[in-house]
Order: sequence, then structure tokens, then C-alpha cells
Amino acid sequence: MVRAIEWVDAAADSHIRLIDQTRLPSEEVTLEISAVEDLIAAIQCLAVRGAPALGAAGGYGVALALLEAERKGWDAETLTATIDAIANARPTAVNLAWGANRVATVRADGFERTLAEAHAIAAEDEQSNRELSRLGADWLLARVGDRPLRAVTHCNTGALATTAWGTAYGILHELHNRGKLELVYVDETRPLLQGTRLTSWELHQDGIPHLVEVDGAASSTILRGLVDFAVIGADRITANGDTANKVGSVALALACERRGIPFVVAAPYSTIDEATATGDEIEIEERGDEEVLAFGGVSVATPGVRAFNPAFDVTPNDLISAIVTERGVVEPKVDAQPLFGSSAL
Ligand SMILES: CSC[C@@H](O)[C@@H](O)C(=O)COP(=O)(O)O
Repeated sequence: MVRAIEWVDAAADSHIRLIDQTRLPSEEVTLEISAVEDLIAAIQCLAVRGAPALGAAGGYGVALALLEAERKGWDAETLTATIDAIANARPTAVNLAWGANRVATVRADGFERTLAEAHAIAAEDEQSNRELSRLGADWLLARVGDRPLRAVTHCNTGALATTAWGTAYGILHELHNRGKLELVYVDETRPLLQGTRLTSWELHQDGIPHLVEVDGAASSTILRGLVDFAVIGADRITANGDTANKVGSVALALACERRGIPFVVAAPYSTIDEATATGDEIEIEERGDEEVLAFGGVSVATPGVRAFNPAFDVTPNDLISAIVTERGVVEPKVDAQPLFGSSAL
């Protein structure tokens, strides 16, 4: 299995190793990251991406910042500002700030303790993903039928988007391992093609039958009865279950509601933002015009035309059949509110 993000221990230059996801699948290139500035650039260009992988990047980023602070003689203020810059490098995926802040709380205990906390985030993520995948597969087979199922998914939620195994992808992988997955429709995921470039690459490696479709085909694929369920990951799930994920996700939810089939969200509990009540409060990252107006690096729009490029959308809780975390499955349409928080799961 690929490792999207790893810590490399080296006497003089311990650092972060990333798979450069901007180059896949044509080139398998790793980035050796020894400076926080380069980590932030890698996060912002999506060389490392996906909410759980960003959680690990946030955690390891703090360890990296401590090493850089020592090397460069930073004062406490500079170190704090640097950690804040990591936490805020992208705004929507809650895991990034969560990972950075969790690890930053132990930095006074020294580098080894800080690194251990970052390693703990990575290890817990893999464990959570494997557990939620089992729970999600159980729920689907009980709810939809104990037979080979057909799925549609959006964006990339596999090992590349996490520290290992995957979330929504993990459920698909689990179903495949149980002989209960017939076919996956993979949305290409405009504009950066995480579906075509990354999910399809992972499914191919895992020997899982799939077809790539343009994003615009997804609702019709659902309404025509070509799939039994949709499953996506999440960048932030608020206390009431509203879910931010890659732009285009809500179209699948609307079509599933109309067709009467499950729309499932899968994420580690680290993606739950208990402190935010509803999706209205989620900041949606807006990215550059060129991602929409160019294709393969070649501009395809009339010169001077501007783009609207929100990277995420929010699916309201009443369109979600199940939210699967390692702690269990909640059903926003039937379970008491708030779904998440001190008085809930
Ligand atoms: C397990 S990854 C869940 C989400 O982070 C994923 O679906 C997604 O929207 C990723 O967006 P990206 O912009 O590629 O980081």
C-alpha cells in the first residue's frame, strides 16, 4: 500500500516524505520536505491532500517546525506563527488545523514527544479507517442487500488521501475483499481530476472493477438505477451532520434522495468538527481561475474570462443516509440532534 506521507528519521536531516500527488499517475515522484515553507506549498498545490492526510501533515509539520526553529534560531513568536501558518494553509479540511494544534500542545515537552504525537495521529488514522470500513460495509450489506453492489464515489478517499487504507475508498475495498462489490463509477472530479488520476490509479492497483465518468454524468447514473449507493469522504462534518466534501458531492446526494438509495459519508472521527453547529459556518476554499479555465496546462477559455472555483460543497444532513466513523454509524435522518458533541456519540 502506498504511503502518502511519512516521517523520515535521519541524523542530520529528519524530514517529511510525500508522494507528489500532482504528478500521478504518469509519474511516481516523492518530495523530501525539510522546510515548513515547502510543506505549506505542497499542501496548497495539493501534492499532499485529502483531509486525514492533511491531519498527518499538520502534525508532522509541527515536528518539522521544531527542527527548523532550532536550526535557524527562531524565537517562540516565530515558531507559533509558523505553526499557525501550517494550520491555516487550507481552510476547509478540519483535520489540518486539528493535527497541527494537537501536536503543538505537547511541543513544550520537546522534539521526541512532539514527533511521537504526530506518529500517533498517523497510526490512529489507519486504525480508524480500517474500523470504519468494516462498519460501513456491514451497514451497506444489511441495508441494501447481501450481494455484490454497484457504487459511485467522488474525489479520492483512498490511501493517498489518508495515512493508510482510506475512508470511503476503504469501504469499497472492504466490500471488494468480501466479494460484495461489482463495479465502481468514479467521478473524474473536476477541476483537478482526483478521481481520474488518483482513485482510478488506486482501484487499478487493487484490482477493483471501475469506470471513470465525467462529474456531470453522476446524477444520471444514479437516477437510471446503475448504482446501489453512493459513498464519499468528508473534509469537515459539523455537529448536526452537515458535510463539506469535494465540490460536486451534493449533486450525488440529491440524486440518491430522489432515487431512494443510500448516500453514505465515511470519515475518521478527527473529521468531525463538534465545535461548529451547522454547515453554514464552514469556510469553503476558493481556488485559482486557471484550474477551471485550463485543461492539461492549456488555456481553453476566452482570454479575460473569470472562473468561480469553490473546492468544496456542503451536503445538508437531511440528504445523508449514514455517517460512518470508527465510533459507529449515525443516521442523520433518524438519530437525535446534535449527532456529534458532548451529549452525542
Ligand atoms: C479521505 S479524503 C476526504 C476528503 O478530503 C476528499 O473527499 C476531498 O474532498 C479532498 O479534496 P482535496 O481538495 O483533494 O484535498
